[in-house]
Amino acid sequence: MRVVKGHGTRNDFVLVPDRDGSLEIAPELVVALCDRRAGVGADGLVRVVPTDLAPEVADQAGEAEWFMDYRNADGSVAEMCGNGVRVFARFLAQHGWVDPSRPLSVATRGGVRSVRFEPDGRVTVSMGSAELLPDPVQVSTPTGSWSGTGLHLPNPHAVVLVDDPQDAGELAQPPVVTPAESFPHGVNVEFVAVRGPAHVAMRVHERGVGETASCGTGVAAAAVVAARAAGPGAPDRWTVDVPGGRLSVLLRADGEVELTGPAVLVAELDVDVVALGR
Ligand SMILES: N[C@@H](CCC[C@H](N)C(=O)O)C(=O)O
Repeated sequence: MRVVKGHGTRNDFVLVPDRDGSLEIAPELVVALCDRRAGVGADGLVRVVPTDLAPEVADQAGEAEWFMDYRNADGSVAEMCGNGVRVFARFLAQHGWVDPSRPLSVATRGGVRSVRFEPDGRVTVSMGSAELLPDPVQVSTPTGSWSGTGLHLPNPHAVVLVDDPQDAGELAQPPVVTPAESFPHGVNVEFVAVRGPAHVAMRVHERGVGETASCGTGVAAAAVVAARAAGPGAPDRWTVDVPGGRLSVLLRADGEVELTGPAVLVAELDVDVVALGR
């Protein structure tokens, strides 16, 4: 199997090109490919497939020609991936499958997203609007417990404002988020500290993965919550530092959230699928 390795602020992905829509990717194969010792190693897998060959999104793809079929490292599917979709776009452009001088529509399980290539080499994706839960959620780790904000963007997120992201302690295990009914399909959890006006730092525990160096939908959720906490007149452009680098978020007046950052391809390799995981 020919695959490509890429990352966005070190949130890393195995991309599987599937131009003729012929690949069946079972959860076990995702787990084996994402394994960091016996596989290629990644936080998630992205299958690159034309929408007309993808029954999952065929009826909702609109004008999008390509489907970003995203899976977490544990084999579960997710609505969207803010870093993954930017790396996906980089793959399409670098392989000449799309024209980078034009905006690109990408189908995801969470809806169609618009991507554009910035003159400085970064990639921007329009993430949709945040849907906030009406009530606060409680987030606990072995080092503490905090009241947080629950939201969908469109993936589920619980965002906690802390003095320092290190306050969350070890994030190998998922933080406990209550009430559990708030997120029946699991949740990504962000620990966010204000670093200055329109500037925050964040750590994240990703649903289906563990602690990662970055999470695009989580970064966008962090900016939304930080801006709400800043109150009326809060800036619309936010800088979000993650362990893997720096991303920019624009909170548009119409509610749309835009995420901008690097998207890099680092390798193209042939995987011996039979040997995987041995
Ligand atoms: N890393 C992603 C989010 C991937 C999905 C997430 N783990 C979930 O299950 O919702 C991003 O960059 O947004």
